[in-house]
Amino acid sequence: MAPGVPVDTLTCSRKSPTQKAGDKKRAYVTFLAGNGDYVKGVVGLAKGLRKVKSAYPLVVAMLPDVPQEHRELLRSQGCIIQEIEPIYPPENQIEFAMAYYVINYSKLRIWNFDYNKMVYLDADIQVFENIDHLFDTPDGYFYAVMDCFCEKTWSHSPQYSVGYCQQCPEKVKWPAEMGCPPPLYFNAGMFVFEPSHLVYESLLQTLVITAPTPFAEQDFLNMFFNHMYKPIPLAYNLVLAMLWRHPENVELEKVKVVHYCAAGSKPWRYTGKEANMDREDIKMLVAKWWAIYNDETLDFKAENSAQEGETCSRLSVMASVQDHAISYAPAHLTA
Ligand SMILES: O=c1ccn([C@@H]2O[C@H](COP(=O)(O)OP(=O)(O)O)[C@@H](O)[C@H]2O)c(=O)[nH]1
Ligand SMILES: OC[C@H]1O[C@H](O[C@@H]2[C@@H](O)[C@H](O)[C@@H](O)[C@H](O)[C@@H]2O)[C@H](O)[C@@H](O)[C@H]1O
Ligand SMILES: [Mn+2]
Repeated sequence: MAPGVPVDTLTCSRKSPTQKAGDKKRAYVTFLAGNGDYVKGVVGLAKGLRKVKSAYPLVVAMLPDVPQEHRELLRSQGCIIQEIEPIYPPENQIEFAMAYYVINYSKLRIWNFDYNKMVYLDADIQVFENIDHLFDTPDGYFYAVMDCFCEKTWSHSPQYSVGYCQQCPEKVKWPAEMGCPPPLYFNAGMFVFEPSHLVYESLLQTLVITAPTPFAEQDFLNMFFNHMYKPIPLAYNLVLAMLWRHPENVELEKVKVVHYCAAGSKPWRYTGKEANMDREDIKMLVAKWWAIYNDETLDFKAENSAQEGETCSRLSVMASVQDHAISYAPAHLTA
């Protein structure tokens, strides 16, 4: 099993049903860019957090290119919209592992948010069990789950070329002639952090003098927070490739958070045709995502009619963004 914070330090504490005014300001936060289909991921995440009765709201760090109807849809699902400006890396010739990763540096804006503690979740993540206890972890650390280096997306890296992965450091040892093994490296799709204007300024100042690398802001965050990074169990961010790369490290029944980051695994685009996407566990996890997405009992219900008046009419909004794929799981998943 990969090293990490002993699980007993992440005990599940009973949280009050809602965050009280006096509470330290805590929230989940995700990131949304573009006018594409990631908005479905955010809707799914908002409904998933409601299903597990999280005590904290979901803030959406939103770039200007997100269309109005998507904003209204997310407000109607109880999300708190926080507008951000893009952040671009320094001029470079780098080839990112995925071309669109260039926009992911904009995630750094969340360090400037007015909260004491936040849990960041990618929009392609779903929370299947309450993880509010992560907000009670000791301050002063950056908590995240260790990533895996075995997918083709890592083919640019020395780890991949020698067949080394931190998930199984004994299987193929790091060659002594290549110096020290790489430091523990986290997946930046989920992390627990404390927003700070001071850290935010330092992040931006460091970014302008840091050459971009293939995993964009994920590489940058790993470098910047390396000194305070605390690995937490894989249950808090199952990077799907772990299912076929390191099945010995996965106890699927204990997984609380699933990260649909493997190629072809985004539930709202799922066809089952890409490599590994015809696995029974993948089909089950995608169907679980759709079950929450399609569950109307999980839609946000404003607490009183006054608020209801403010909430735009969901039906009209849904109609404006509705497309045929938005309202059902692919047939072969429901079989
Ligand atoms: O067109 C896009 C692409 C990405 N994202 C956001 O950026 C995050 C990181 O991208 P992605 O999850 O696709 O990266 P992966 O985890 O698959 O490498 C997504 O989860 C979204 O929150 C977005 O809003 N719109
Ligand atoms: O911008 C870089 C992105 O890098 C990460 O995704 C990768 C990483 O997990 C690889 O290890 C996998 O092989 C790959 O599939 C996956 O897409 C984060 O999930 C995402 O939020 C974002 O930071
Ligand atoms: Mn992701």
